[in-house]
Amino acid sequence: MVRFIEENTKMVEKETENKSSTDVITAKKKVLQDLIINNGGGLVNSWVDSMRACSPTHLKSLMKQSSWLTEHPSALDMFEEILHLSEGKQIVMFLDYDGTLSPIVDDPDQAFMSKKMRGTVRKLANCFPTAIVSGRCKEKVYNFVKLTELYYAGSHGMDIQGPEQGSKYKEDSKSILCQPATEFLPMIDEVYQKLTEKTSLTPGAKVENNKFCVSVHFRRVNEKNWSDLANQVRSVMKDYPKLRLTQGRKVLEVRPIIKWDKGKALEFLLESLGYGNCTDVFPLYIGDDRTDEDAFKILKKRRQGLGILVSKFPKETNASYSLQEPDEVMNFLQRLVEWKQLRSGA
Ligand SMILES: O=P(O)(O)OC[C@H]1O[C@H](O[C@H]2O[C@H](CO)[C@@H](O)[C@H](O)[C@H]2O)[C@H](O)[C@@H](O)[C@@H]1O
Repeated sequence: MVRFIEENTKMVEKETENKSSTDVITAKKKVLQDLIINNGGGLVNSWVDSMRACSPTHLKSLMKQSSWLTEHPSALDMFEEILHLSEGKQIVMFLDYDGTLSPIVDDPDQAFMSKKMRGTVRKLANCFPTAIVSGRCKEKVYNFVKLTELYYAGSHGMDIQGPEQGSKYKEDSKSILCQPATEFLPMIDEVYQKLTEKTSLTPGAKVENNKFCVSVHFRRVNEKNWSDLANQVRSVMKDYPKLRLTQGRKVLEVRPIIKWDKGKALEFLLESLGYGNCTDVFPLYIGDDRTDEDAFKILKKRRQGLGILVSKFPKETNASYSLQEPDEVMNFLQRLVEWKQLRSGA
């Protein structure tokens, strides 16, 4: 029990890293209270509650769509303003995959992007340096996207690679490679096996190996079994203090405790492209998930470019603008391409 409390306190410290000390103390107290009262059950409940709280039904009632849209207007409606903000700067595109380029579906293996979206992303990469930043492993996301001219940052940015066919924006782009969590590979494989075994009797549960991280899917599990599934995850995780959990859309993601996320991946890619200390760069990051918030935060901190959240419902976010669904993302990207082609007289 003592070890479990220590591990979860560490987890809270990680989760609240950039928050004020009062926030950290309050979060620690809450976990400790939950653990004492429920012998760990509180932590599980808070994951499950948080997952429920992110469901569209709950979100709808939480905030008024109209006031949210005032704070995070549609990137399509504000297209001219966005172009104005990027004036004289090099646009660099960062795109999340699931829920951004492909619609959310029940089976993660069937999350295909449309041919039209692929065509649009291809044209986009011809106009601006473009990277896909995903929680999935790089190989899997490449198999969906199938474009050799892109930068790929898989496993939440823990596996970054430059374009296979080289890039017109950077001569030695093929040599761009970053894998800050290689030492965790054996541990991730082991935890993947254990989670698969542990969850095998929960109908609908699916464990996905994303190379440097593992996803436990709740989407096809009956909501009344969510706590059981979260408990199974907790019982495996308690033996791995060097791993932590984050939460996505009906998914718990297991990953190394290293200080690396989609925000760090964005910074790494900007640096690799030669825009590290540059003021005339305009990174545009489009994503739908909690893990994309790390990238939105970095953009805010750098006061550079902007984040666009893909969501039909009001959500707490560090993004400046919004788009409702992948179809709107495609329209936005298409307009960027047309604008760029017009400017360069192509
Ligand atoms: O960073 P992302 O590219 O958004 O990856 C986050 C997770 O995406 C995938 O799961 C999500 O999409 C699935 C297919 O639409 C859906 O079934 C699931 O409920 C969503 O959470 C992917 O399968 C996960 O491994 C990623 O962690």
